[in-house]
Amino acid sequence: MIETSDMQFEERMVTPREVEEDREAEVTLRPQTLVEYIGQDKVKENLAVYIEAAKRRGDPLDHVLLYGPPGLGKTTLSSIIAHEMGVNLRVTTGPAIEKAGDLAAILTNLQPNDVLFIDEIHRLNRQVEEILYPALEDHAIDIIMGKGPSARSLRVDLNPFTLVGATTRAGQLSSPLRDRFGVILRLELYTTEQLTDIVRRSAMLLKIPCSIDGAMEIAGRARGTPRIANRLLKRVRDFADVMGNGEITQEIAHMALDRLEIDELGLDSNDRRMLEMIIKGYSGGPVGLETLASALGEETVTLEDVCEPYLMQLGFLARTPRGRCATALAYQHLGYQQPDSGGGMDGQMKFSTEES
Ligand SMILES: Nc1ncnc2c1ncn2[C@@H]1O[C@H](COP(=O)(O)OP(=O)(O)OP(=O)(O)O)[C@@H](O)[C@H]1O
Ligand SMILES: [Mg+2]
Repeated sequence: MIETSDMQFEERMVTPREVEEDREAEVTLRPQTLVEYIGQDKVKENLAVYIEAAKRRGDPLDHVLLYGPPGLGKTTLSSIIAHEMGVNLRVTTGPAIEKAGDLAAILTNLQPNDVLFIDEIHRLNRQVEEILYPALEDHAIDIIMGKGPSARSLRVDLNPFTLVGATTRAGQLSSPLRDRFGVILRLELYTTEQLTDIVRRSAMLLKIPCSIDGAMEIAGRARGTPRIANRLLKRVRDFADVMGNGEITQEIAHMALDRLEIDELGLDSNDRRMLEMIIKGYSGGPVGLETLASALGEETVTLEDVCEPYLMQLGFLARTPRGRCATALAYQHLGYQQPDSGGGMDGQMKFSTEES
């Protein structure tokens, strides 16, 4: 039995962030072509055109910025881009590139039209980011040789390449960097139907017998996120093996997910704790993000990246200029009576995107 109630956000079953266990199946499950990539239709259609055009001209694809909540397929999409372009993929992350020289070494080793993927690109440091500007615009970098008055700058030409940057929030990128991306694509949370297809595809690849309603049951609780869907599939398989005949049916999936304390909407105890804090601690809000995070003993980024996108998609949480509010739907789902005046906001506020 897996205990989830006392876990911190990072260890929870439904974290959209990558955990060690996800990595093993990653190689098998990652789609390699745009056709295999399920959902995100607008993104796919546009990318297909840009890739085809670049290939016909023999040019690298324009620099691409992918943004959206974790676990939606940004890393996957970058490898698909490289695959479809027929070039190499070089993968790194913003925090891993510490010095300007580290990035220079990566850039000078790229072959013509290669794809360089920088995950968490909003976390690049200043000096490193500055090396990137001329690289993106002129395919060249300026290396400073020597120190003090005798220092001189040496321009080194690079092979043309495509930068694919990924970030959870495009707003955190400096504007000079953001302006250098020709293609900016936003990934959206997936629908239950799309996630059902993803679960069925993964089950097939992992050779797990899984009925359509079994897949739907898992998809409905996966918070719009393929990474979570794949993880739940593996956990539910354990229950199917031990308590059933190995096949994932709707009944087995339902029972297993209940045991994992993930409710019919995909909320776990941490989501409920956050909503309850707003409802009971702050009469439904508005409450500032910082205040809420410290009341819950969590980091603000965790609440913003991990909890809020899904709670907002469900229409349970509204962001207003004065802070977060629980909606009438949230009161209903958690079984609380909403106060008549003053308390939470109603469901129609759910599309507000203003920051607190
Ligand atoms: N459109 C899709 N179709 C099928 N499987 C998908 C799709 N998108 C993602 N996946 C699966 O979901 C998992 C997570 O995807 P990926 O690692 O690309 O997410 P990510 O957006 O890069 O996340 P992070 O922001 O945490 O880096 C992968 O195992 C991949 O196989
Ligand atoms: Mg990733």
